Amino acid sequence: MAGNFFLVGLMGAGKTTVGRALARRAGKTFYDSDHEIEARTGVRVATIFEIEGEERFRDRETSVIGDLVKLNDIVLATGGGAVLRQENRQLLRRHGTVIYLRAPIDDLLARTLHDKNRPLLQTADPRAKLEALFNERDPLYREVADLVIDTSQQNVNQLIIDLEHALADHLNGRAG
Ligand SMILES: Nc1ncnc2c1ncn2[C@@H]1O[C@H](COP(=O)(O)OP(=O)(O)O)[C@@H](O)[C@H]1O
Ligand SMILES: O=C(O)C1=C[C@@H](OP(=O)(O)O)[C@@H](O)[C@H](O)C1
Ligand SMILES: [Mg+2]
Repeated sequence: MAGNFFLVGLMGAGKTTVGRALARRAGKTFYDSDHEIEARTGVRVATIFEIEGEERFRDRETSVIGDLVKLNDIVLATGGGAVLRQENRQLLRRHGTVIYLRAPIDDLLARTLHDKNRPLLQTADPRAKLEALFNERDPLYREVADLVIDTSQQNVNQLIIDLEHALADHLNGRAG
């Protein structure tokens, strides 16, 4: 399948995990915007939030996304907040096929509970935070996405197969 694939969705949706597996099967190069930011700065995402704050992290994220979308034949897992900036949404729409990975809050919570590198969820009530983020961002994920894929009740291997079929249908539809 030709072109770039960009994954969006909330924390715990599986963007990093699914993106890496999809890239391997599709013979594309995998990137993750958070990993790229960590490689460029030499520190973890949580440390950037702590020292510089969220807005400066968002500047770094836009810069990394702007560089990566220019590449060809990549799969890019974005961070959950990448869609907040219109500039990022335009970059993603222009340079590839955007896939929104969607899952119920319960699943997102279970998948992120023990990971300390998601600063936005280090609160007394991570469920309430995820619900608020869902309400704010679901319209933005939908706006930017070519495809919406439900990841609940799905193991990653089955998900990749379903995703490949959905992508092939989408790309064929567009070509025809
Ligand atoms: N479909 C899935 N079913 C069960 N667990 C999943 C699924 N997708 C991802 N995970 C697990 O959830 C956690 C968060 O996944 P990750 O890929 O880091 O999400 P994101 O990058 O969207 O925040 C990881 O431990 C991953 O193994
Ligand atoms: O939703 C967000 O605003 C964020 C999601 C994280 O990425 P994942 O969605 O891969 O966890 C990471 O970019 C940062 O902690 C902020
Ligand atoms: Mg990720």
